[in-house]
Amino acid sequence: MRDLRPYVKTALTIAGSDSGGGAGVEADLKTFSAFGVHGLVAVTAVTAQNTNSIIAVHEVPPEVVVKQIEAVAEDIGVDAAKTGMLSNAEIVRAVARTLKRYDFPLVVDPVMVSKTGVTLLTEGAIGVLVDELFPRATLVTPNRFEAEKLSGMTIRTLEDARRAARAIAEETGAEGVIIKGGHIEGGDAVDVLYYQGHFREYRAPRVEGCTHGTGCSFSAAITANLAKGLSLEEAISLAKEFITLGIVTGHRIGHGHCPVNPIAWLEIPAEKWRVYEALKKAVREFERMNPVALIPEVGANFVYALPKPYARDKKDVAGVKGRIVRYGRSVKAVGPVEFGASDHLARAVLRFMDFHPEVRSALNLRYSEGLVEKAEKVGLVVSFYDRREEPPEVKAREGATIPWGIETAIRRAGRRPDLIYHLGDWGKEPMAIIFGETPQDVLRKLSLLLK
Ligand SMILES: Cc1ncc(COP(=O)(O)OP(=O)(O)O)c(N)n1
Ligand SMILES: Cc1nc(C(=O)O)sc1CCOP(=O)(O)O
Repeated sequence: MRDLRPYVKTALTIAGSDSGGGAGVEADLKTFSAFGVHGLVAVTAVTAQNTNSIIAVHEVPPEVVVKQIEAVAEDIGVDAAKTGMLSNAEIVRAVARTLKRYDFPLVVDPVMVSKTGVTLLTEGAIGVLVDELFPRATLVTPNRFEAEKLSGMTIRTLEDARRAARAIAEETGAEGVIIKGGHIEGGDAVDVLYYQGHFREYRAPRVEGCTHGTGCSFSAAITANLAKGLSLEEAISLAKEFITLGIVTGHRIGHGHCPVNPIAWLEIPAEKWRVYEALKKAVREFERMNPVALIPEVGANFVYALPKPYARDKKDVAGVKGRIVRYGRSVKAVGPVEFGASDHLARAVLRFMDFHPEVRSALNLRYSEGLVEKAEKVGLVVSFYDRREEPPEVKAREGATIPWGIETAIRRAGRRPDLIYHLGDWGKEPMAIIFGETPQDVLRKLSLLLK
């Protein structure tokens, strides 16, 4: 018989399906994958849902929910499980009865109402959840409103959250209770954990972004890390970091509450590696091309940004540390390729991406009339900006000139430019920048200029 268990951990979600892919089992499975855990599913209800509303709910018969749990537990095995939308008292009762037969860690997300205001657990089922499932729970993860309902207390401050977390744990027999701070006022979003008689706080900056499915993804991240054998406190720490990133990088889709992005956790490091490797290769190729006459006095840089929505500031753009310079008769990168190594070109490419997100790479060259003429002759789209036209309020803002210039040049061209130049200013060298989708695309345009 195959024995994969030592190599891959498994996590089970017992929850509803969200056709919009933002919450429920869809969010849970993405989260499990993001942490390298194999996801298992017992669907409790099918919802016709989007970012605006829940249009219809079809509940799965309790015995079919139980069969799903048994099917995976008995063949594949479960290292940790979570519950989400349980919909009605019969499903809660059946799930609680079944889970008592297994001893894996269990995270209970007491989902009651969706962000769009639709009931996801009947009023009558709340008592059953508390009496029959909470005593089996390693952790219960209510938000402020769910915790108010469960404890009968009003929660406004962290002190209120501490009192409520302790009361819920002591009255229900749950081993741990974490009250999420998303809806509790304050500069930071602070989650309050009560576990085995102790309190702990988890703090992260309150960020703007996409929040549909945050409760589901947060509890799934804790579950995945419990499946991997982390302690509860380590699992929550990672889940907090993960969910903050997921909110900031959420995809702005739909017209209502946009969904959190669980895959950012996996995708950002993967994209960073791709960007780093591609740029390193292109910088070596640029050195081999050796265009000594095109290196500006201040040096050249060659940059490549992460894709949107991950490219937000200069630390998301790779460049050459110390730039690329003329060294005798050759062109040499001074330092290695690093994220955050460019300032000017990073700002240029980030602004360019606001208009053309697919254009993620740039290289600056010494400006000359000849270079611009050649670019036009070989069919590149050329545009420019004039630093003397820069509005005083832009000039007064540190770092605003280049983004303003790039925007001005793109608007002037009326289409996607391949090369943007400016003629300099007092103490500022004239410059030409080639833009492309990838560093190879930039080198292709450069080779047209070198022909
Ligand atoms: C099927 C399903 N399960 C859970 C929810 C709740 O999602 P949401 O309303 O975004 O709230 P949090 O997951 O962030 O607590 C749902 N809408 N659908
Ligand atoms: C100094 C400078 N000015 C440029 C301009 O376009 O005006 S490009 C450039 C060189 C690259 O700088 P970095 O290493 O900060 O990206």
